[in-house]
Amino acid sequence: MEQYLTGAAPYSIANGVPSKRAEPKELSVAERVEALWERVKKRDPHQPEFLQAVEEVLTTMGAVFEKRPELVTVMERLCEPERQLIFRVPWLDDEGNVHVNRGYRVQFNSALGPYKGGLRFHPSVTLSVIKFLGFEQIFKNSLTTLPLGGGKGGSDFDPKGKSDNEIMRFCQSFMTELFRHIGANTDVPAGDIGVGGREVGYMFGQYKRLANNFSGILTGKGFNWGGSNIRPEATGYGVVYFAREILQDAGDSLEGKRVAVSGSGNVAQFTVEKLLDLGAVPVSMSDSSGCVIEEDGFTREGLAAVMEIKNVRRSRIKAYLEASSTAKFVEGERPWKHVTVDIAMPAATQNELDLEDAKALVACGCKLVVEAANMPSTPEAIHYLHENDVQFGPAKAANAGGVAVSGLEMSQNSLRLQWSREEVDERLRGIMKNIFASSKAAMDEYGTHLQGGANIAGFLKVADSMLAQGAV
Ligand SMILES: NC(=O)C1=CN([C@@H]2O[C@H](COP(=O)(O)OP(=O)(O)OC[C@H]3O[C@@H](n4cnc5c(N)ncnc54)[C@H](OP(=O)(O)O)[C@@H]3O)[C@@H](O)[C@H]2O)C=CC1
Ligand SMILES: O=C(O)CCC(=O)C(=O)O
Repeated sequence: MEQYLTGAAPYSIANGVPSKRAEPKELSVAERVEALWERVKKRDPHQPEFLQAVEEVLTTMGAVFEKRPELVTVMERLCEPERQLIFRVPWLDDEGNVHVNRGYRVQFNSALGPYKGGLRFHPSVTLSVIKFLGFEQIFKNSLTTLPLGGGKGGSDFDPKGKSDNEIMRFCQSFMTELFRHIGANTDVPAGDIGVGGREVGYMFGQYKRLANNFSGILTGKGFNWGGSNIRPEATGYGVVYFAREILQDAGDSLEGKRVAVSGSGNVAQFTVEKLLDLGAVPVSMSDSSGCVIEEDGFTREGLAAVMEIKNVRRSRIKAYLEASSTAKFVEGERPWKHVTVDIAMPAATQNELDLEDAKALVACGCKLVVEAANMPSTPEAIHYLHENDVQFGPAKAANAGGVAVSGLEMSQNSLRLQWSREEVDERLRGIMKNIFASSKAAMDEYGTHLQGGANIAGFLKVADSMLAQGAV
């Protein structure tokens, strides 16, 4: 065990004089994990989102560390990104004024493949947010079974209210720095909040111009220039496929289930679309200004109206009231306290479902929460849901369909081929089924819940690969 003891080196320097230390006592596995956690906190005390993500994983790993204590030090390595890039992004607005934003790319872990993960453009972006997303991406990408490392990036740039030309100039400036750090076999970014097909296009164009190289350095590309069928739909579709696996395993189905969805961006839109395909009744959508409730469920026409408002007009969700005589808008609120549902699917952002929301969902009879966004539920909410026998589908597993189809886009780019919608969709369904199966197998083996099972299944593959590759 001595090689796994953590703590200070065998010699300390007091007043410049080396002195032999007392033999360190052998620590239990639990004490070593606690010490690891203390060091992670001490290293980055001002990164609350990142620490929340690490703590969530650590609290589910006890049985793994007891069985394989050598993995504690691997976990400590895994908590430290391989590389963190922070850079200046200057850009010109339409009036000729210069603005400066901060750009990030955290290349977290490359044990399984090139760094892979989206770019987020939102004013709330900090290094802590990018690190939490990058950390979660490692486990998620591992669960897909595709050869993908974990990374994430973005900027505190706010796309709201900006013209197309301003967005283009910002994206070009962002890529002017990022291009030297990415590559089809190095790091392959994609979209996330505030980054969709338009932004990926502007960044891809700038990369190509700078590098004189047409290759798969981004995913989420347009179909005509190397994109994959189903990538825009993949995260939302995958969430619903994952929910279906959970329900089928319990002898149930989505048919007729009332579902609360939050958000109205890419993930929310295609979550609602697939819910409609499978006979469920999506009753809410939202944005940062409030939520819309459709008591009898959104229709396909209603969803088309939301897509037009958010993707074409780039307006606020309240505008949906113009398209529906039955909808109710609740200003400044998330949907959870305003619905009676069987299932909740948070699809907007982190920590959007807290303890009070969880209580409201339990009180209304909700039996399943499937996380479509990244880390949307607070730890207190998750605990309460578990305590009250609500099934819980964790984000790392449930929303992995997006990055999975990104992985398939990379495969198609390598092959210089494009698969049909049906072929990609079938592979996506297979991957989601497999993620549920491997998470459930780990859950059963280690006596935990699905959240723990997903963390464990994702971690073991990365950890064994890191061990095999040495202390790098
Ligand atoms: N795109 C993808 O493939 C994947 C995305 N995810 C995760 O899914 C979630 C949604 O991403 P995506 O749909 O792509 O992003 P979009 O930018 O397309 O949509 C984001 C939605 O969330 C809302 N939102 C964002 N921030 C907040 C906030 N602070 N409070 C309330 N609402 C907010 C937005 O409202 P508003 O318009 O008012 O800003 C918008 O409705 C994120 O957590 C993302 O990390 C996970 C896996 C893959
Ligand atoms: O498709 C990708 O590479 C990234 C998707 C993503 O950002 C995520 O899974 O959170």
